[in-house]
Amino acid sequence: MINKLVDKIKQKDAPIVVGLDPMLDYVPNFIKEEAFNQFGETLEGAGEAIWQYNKAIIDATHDLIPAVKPQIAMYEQFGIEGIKAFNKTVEYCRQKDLVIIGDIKRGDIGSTSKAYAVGHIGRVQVGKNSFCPFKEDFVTVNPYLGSDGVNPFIDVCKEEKKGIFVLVKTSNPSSGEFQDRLIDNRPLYEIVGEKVNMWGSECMGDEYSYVGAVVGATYPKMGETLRKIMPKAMILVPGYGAQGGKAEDLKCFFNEDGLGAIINSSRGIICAYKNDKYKDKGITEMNFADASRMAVIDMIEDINSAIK
Ligand SMILES: O=c1ccn([C@@H]2O[C@H](COP(=O)(O)O)[C@@H](O)[C@H]2O)c(=O)[nH]1
Repeated sequence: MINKLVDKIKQKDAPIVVGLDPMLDYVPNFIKEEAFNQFGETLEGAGEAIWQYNKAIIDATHDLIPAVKPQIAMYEQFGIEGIKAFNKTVEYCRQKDLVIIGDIKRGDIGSTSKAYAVGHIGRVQVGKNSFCPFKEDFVTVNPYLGSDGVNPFIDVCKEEKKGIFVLVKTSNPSSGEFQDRLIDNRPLYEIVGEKVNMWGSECMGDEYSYVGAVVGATYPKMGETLRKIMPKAMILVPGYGAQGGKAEDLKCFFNEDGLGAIINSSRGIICAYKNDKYKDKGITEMNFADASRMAVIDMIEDINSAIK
């Protein structure tokens, strides 16, 4: 799957991923009204609204992008109905041949991690039958329970040729509280980066490893160091746009070959219709998905002009 991701980034000349993080507040009123007319103001209605919202955004952007990153929390908040919307979204993105990065941030003790791994990127056995319940291509993994928590994901990656992105240095303001703590004079995120490099060396694709890393766009200096520590890891970079990360700070996340990083934007794309820049170009709630397409085109141009 890492080979497919690298190929698609090259083909589309777009080292970006669209984050499908559908809060109900972001969904245009006309979509909510339709869903609520059908199912009432219920969890089912919310699930239908976020699914229709996602579908329109995917239809408007899929030809431009290599990958999507649905954030499972936005779906889980609506319980089973939200999870159904998550599954429909994943299935639809598969039909569009997009690479799917499930932002699930899981990680637990061994047997529990194994259950997460088989459910999301592997197969679960039921009697004589095996099923792929969630069908993502990659998932995000929290490594702070140690190798016991990560290894089950790596085992499934090897079996299924899927991938993971391990949280190394996250984009949020308080990420330094623990991740920057010095251990033997080195920040913890560097030690985790070394581990990612080691785990990744056991499962290489053609150019990059099946084990990637998450490093926030909001910490470019740390990104530069981590790029060197993990030369073969694809870095998933959240924090561009809504969190303040700028294209001009992103070059250091890439390798000399112009590859090695994929930049995420969620609100910047899915809420583009609320942005005055696009309202001035004739965007209203009714054609919100056209604004997402415009925002994707602008993001690709912004990033490529900064890194090339
Ligand atoms: O360090 C991290 C890890 C994950 N995220 C996730 O990425 C998106 C960012 O959304 P924006 O709207 O583009 O800010 C969201 O799903 C986060 O949970 C992150 O931001 N930082």
